[in-house]
Amino acid sequence: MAVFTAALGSLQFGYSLGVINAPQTVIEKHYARSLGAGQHPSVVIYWSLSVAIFSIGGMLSSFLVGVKGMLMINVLSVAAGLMMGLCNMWKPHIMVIAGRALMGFYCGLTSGLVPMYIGEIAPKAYRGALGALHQLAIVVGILLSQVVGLDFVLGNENMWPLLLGLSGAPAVLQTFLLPLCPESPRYLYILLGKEQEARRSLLRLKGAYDPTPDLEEMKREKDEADKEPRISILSLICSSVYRQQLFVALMMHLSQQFSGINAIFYYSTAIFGRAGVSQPVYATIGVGVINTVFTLVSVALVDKTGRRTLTLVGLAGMCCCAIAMTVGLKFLNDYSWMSYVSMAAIFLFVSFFEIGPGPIPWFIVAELFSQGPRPAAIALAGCCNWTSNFIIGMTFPYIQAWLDCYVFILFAGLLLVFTVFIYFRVPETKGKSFEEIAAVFQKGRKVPKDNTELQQLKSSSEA
Ligand SMILES: OC[C@H]1O[C@](O)(CO)[C@@H](O)[C@@H]1O
Repeated sequence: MAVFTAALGSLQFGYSLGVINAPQTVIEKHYARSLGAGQHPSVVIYWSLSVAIFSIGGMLSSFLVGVKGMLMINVLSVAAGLMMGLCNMWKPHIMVIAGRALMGFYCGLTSGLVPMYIGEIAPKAYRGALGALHQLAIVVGILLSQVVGLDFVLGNENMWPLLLGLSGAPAVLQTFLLPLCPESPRYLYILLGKEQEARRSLLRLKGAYDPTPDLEEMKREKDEADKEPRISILSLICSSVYRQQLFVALMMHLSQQFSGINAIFYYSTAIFGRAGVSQPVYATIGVGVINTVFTLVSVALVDKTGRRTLTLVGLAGMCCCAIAMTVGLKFLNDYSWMSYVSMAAIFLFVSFFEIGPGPIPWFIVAELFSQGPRPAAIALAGCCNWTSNFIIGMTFPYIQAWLDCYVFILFAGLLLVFTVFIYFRVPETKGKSFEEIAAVFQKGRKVPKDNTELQQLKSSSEA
């Protein structure tokens, strides 16, 4: 129940990502009416802002992960939902832009807090499966928004404010459920030093069992953490102690976004249209379904097959699909069956994405770092994800105009680079304790005898 409750935050993230696509024409018309005739150029600007401001909110807030908890931030989501739902009470374009900005801000925080909380409460053997539920909730949110965004459901003249406003609804449910969920035992013990409360929390999470081994492991981590208290973002960037882990974490997130997945998501309807599909909206919903099914496959496999293998298979598979998509687009006019090649390549591209490169980056960052630097690492990785997502969203139409049918060759090249990087630099974290994972990275690194750098980190974060 704790994981379900937390993942309600991720559901809103996915819903907000997807909801803005279907009702574009209807909302643009509405903006034009409320702005008055003759103001059409500003409609385009207000529309682009309504889409993009969401990522800007996320980029800003991802730095603040750890400052406030999941319960407190729900107020942002409810306020954002109300602003969008009631946008006709004042200037709709301003209300929608403000609501999307606030919702982006909320989602930037959830995209860090949810994997962090799940990673901390999950038993070692299920950490991957439970961690992947964050992505599962995102993709269910996207699918839901695609379905309710159809014009005969809510994506029409009268109902679109409700369509946007509903994005805040899960926050209301989460507000009622969160007080029933146990606090993270690691947070209670390692950061707050409350051993008894941590024990109670473990018992609530795992039922009647002997929590001593878990508490002992946490005690060892606490002893380490006392040497390396909560580390600020700046000291994490400057520190050589965590450089390797940080590099891996950022590359995992870059590979997720620069794989080109959102080029498919944001522009799939147009891409399908170009590939000759007569009802592109339904093909887009088909992508949403495949997306959800393969995230479920990842949930089932990730603790057996491992993070490294699934990420490698996923990225390499996406690379091949990007090449197939290029071939499909290039020869579309010569052979009509090439439209099927493009379609199949898009569906497979998304499937490969969701078995590894989609879900894994979110929770692997929590696995790669111990309690001290974890919030700062999650903040940096989240910001990297949101920023690269924003860059792709803004630049893809221009890159497409420039490279035409060769646009996916660019992503194939990037995917190859990421596959090679992960092959050489990312260790398997499946089934390992946080202590064991840290040890993998410390191996081969020269640790100064007097631990000077850790002492410096400690004093800088205390300051
Ligand atoms: O399912 C696809 C979606 O997943 C994300 O990568 C988040 O993990 C989004 O950026 C993308 O739209």
